[in-house]
Amino acid sequence: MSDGSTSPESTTEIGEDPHEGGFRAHTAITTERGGPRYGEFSEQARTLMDNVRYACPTPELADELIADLEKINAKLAAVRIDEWHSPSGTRIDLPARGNITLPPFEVTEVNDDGVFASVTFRDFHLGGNKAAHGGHVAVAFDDLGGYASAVAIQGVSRTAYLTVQYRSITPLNTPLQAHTWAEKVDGRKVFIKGTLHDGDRLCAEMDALFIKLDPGQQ
Ligand SMILES: CCCCC/C=C\C/C=C\C/C=C\C/C=C\CCCC(=O)SCCNC(=O)CCNC(=O)[C@H](O)C(C)(C)COP(=O)(O)OP(=O)(O)OC[C@H]1O[C@@H](n2cnc3c(N)ncnc32)[C@H](O)[C@@H]1OP(=O)(O)O
Repeated sequence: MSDGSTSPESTTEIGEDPHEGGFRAHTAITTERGGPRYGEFSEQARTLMDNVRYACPTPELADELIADLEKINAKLAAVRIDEWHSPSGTRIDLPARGNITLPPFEVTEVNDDGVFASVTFRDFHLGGNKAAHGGHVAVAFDDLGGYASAVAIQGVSRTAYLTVQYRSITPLNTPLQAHTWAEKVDGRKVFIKGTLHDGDRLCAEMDALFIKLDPGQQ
């Protein structure tokens, strides 16, 4: 029986746009990859995760669901491509650039004060007692911090450290206000700060260092 998965080796590589290093110097920005309904597709995937998090299927239903998911995974495995060309992560018109592994956020403003976004943690981001898992809060800060770093240096950087102070409970299914900004740029070092608020209430703060990648750096 197939497990419906595929190894990275079986992912189709598209041999154009060679890149240097671990990240590309220019992040692709697209609004069309995956088609006009890619956003709805991503949302269905998130809803699947939400439901799986709370579902308690009967053994019979689990049998049925496994068969259904095997079919879906086989369809998806057939259209896997390399990371640089997949819609996920590059669809700037969609929440979290169409990347379902990130807590969905919508960037509301980018200006000299940094990046402002609305982030909504979902049921599948549950840590406990209706609150978001701290690791997911850090994921949101990492991505939005990386965004603020990219804006500050107009280039690609990688996280060297990231510290989160959890100040109060981060609720699920509530639009929260995230703000990330570059406090200081010192050579290749980009010092990033961030806050996450539920209205007036501070949920978490971030302190991070991003390092600008040298040309060709992995
Ligand atoms: C174009 C405009 C914007 C448009 C935006 C449009 C769309 C948005 C597109 C993209 C952006 C959006 C989002 C970003 C997306 C994702 C963000 C997530 C990023 C990640 O999720 S990324 C994965 C996790 N991350 C790693 O996987 C890193 C593993 N690691 C390494 O790859 C190396 O470790 C590295 C490269 C970090 C450094 O290595 P290296 O060899 O290049 O540099 P080196 O070690 O020499 O350090 C240089 C100076 O930094 C100091 N330094 C270094 N590390 C330090 C530490 N920890 N603490 C204190 N100081 C430190 C040194 O002390 C020295 O300081 P000094 O120069 O003063 O001596």
